[in-house]
Amino acid sequence: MAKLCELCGEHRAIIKRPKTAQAICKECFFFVFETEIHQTIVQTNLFKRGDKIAIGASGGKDSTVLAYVLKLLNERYDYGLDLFLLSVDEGITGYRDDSLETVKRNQLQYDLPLKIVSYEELYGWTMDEIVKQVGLKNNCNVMSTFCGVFRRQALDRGAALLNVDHIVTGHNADDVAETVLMNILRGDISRLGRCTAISTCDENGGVTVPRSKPFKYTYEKEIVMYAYFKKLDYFSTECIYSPMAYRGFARTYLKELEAIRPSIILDIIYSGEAFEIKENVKTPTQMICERCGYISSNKVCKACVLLEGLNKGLPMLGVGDTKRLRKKHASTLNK
Ligand SMILES: Nc1ncnc2c1ncn2[C@@H]1O[C@H](COP(=O)(O)OP(=O)(O)OP(=O)(O)O)[C@@H](O)[C@H]1O
Repeated sequence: MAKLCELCGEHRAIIKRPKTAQAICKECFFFVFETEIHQTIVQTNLFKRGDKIAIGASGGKDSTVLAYVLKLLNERYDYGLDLFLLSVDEGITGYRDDSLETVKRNQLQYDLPLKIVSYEELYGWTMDEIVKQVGLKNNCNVMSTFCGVFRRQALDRGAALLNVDHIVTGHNADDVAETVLMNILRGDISRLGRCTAISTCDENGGVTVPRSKPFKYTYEKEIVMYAYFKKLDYFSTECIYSPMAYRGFARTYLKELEAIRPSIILDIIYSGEAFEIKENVKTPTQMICERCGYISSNKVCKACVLLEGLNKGLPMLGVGDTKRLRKKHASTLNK
């Protein structure tokens, strides 16, 4: 006889929930998935009524589910939020151009306004041109530095153009647990102290808007399941420039642990939250970049250093251990 749902006891159980191992029906899965995200939003006071929220939309599964669920919860619980889709076009042929087509369809499917900002218009360089300049052999860390630093700032700039109060991204529980592991493994205590926060904001009253992860406690496997059962339209190809060497190891390790003990993802996040960072641990002082006016932990922000390196034919400037390189090229940079 078919097993009945452990939650409603009425319908046939067709899903084994990755987070709890419960056998449940599709409708109960939708309900618990959505309700847990609603509880995270309410318990952390993530938004205020009337807030303008930009959803960082890449067209991938996480941000597509985020846009769908936030719209649904906003209507179901009357949050009173004004939602927008915000996409960054890094200029990656055969990847971002295709995923942006998905976002454009999502814009119509969910009836949400969309703003696209591009590396080309903001920095004068597409990611394809940066790769050509840097050389693919310098791949993973170099590419993730350019991609990560420019994308972060591009989202801030897009948010400023839209005049929004808040940016949300599709970072999920697996991403947070991986980051906790990575920070422990490389002894980055200051980042360890910050990486489990659901929201990061600029305490100095600078130009960046708060950025949050409503999926902080949502398992990646459940996001994929939700997208699948809801038949959501998303783009599933991996970025051609993203080997993610170090994070990749943490991800594989975490997946192996999860196979033995599914609660490991939440356990790592809870451990991360419980760490108390000693007062004498050096944390970066936030200031405003003297060139572009965006938030920085140095006088000149990383995006400006990277950009200057590119424009001066020194693309490795600002990547990895930069102190030595920056010193070496200080005279060039100051010209
Ligand atoms: N090009 C982009 N434009 C806007 N937001 C982005 C972009 N790339 C990433 N983001 C935001 O950052 C989050 C994490 O991005 P990451 O590159 O780790 O992709 P991911 O985990 O595969 O997420 P997704 O499935 O949404 O692509 C995304 O969920 C999205 O909210």
